[in-house]
Amino acid sequence: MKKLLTLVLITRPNQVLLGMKKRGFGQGRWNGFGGKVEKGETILEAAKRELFEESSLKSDDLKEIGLIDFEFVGDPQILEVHVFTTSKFEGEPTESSEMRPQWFNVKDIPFDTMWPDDHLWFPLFLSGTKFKGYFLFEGHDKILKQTLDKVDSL
Ligand SMILES: CN1CCN(c2cc(NC3CC3)nc(N)n2)CC1
Repeated sequence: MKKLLTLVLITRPNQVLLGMKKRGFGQGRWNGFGGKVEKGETILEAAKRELFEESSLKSDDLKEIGLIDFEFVGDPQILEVHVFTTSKFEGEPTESSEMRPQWFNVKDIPFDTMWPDDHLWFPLFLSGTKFKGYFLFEGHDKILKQTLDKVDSL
């Protein structure tokens, strides 16, 4: 059983916009913006919606750059995360109930307070390389198995 989720990474020259997750899944970690895909919406529509809900930013230019499957030992639910990015957006990053946004220089990305998979695939996202990944987690901090491949199309 797969659960469809989205992740949006907003960039500007030499910087990435991350949000500190204030509650729920991933609380206490910096991440891009995203959430569940609801019935009746496309994955892209869900990505745009969650971006606006969590950061107040709008973009019609989201490009899918990654597809990651996450599995957790003992849990049959696989998370299928569709990763999008853009440097074309409108609005000012604004704190929401879910996220506290902050710009980070690419050389100072706070991987120590992000999901453990991020430092493995961020370099691909930052270099504009499309990728497919699989990570088997034990709990929320330990990666037991992983695959990460560059792809021409998702
Ligand atoms: C709303 N979604 C939740 C999942 N998510 C994840 C997950 C993730 N690792 C998985 C072990 C949890 N790593 C990043 N960077 N994002 C994107 C946003």
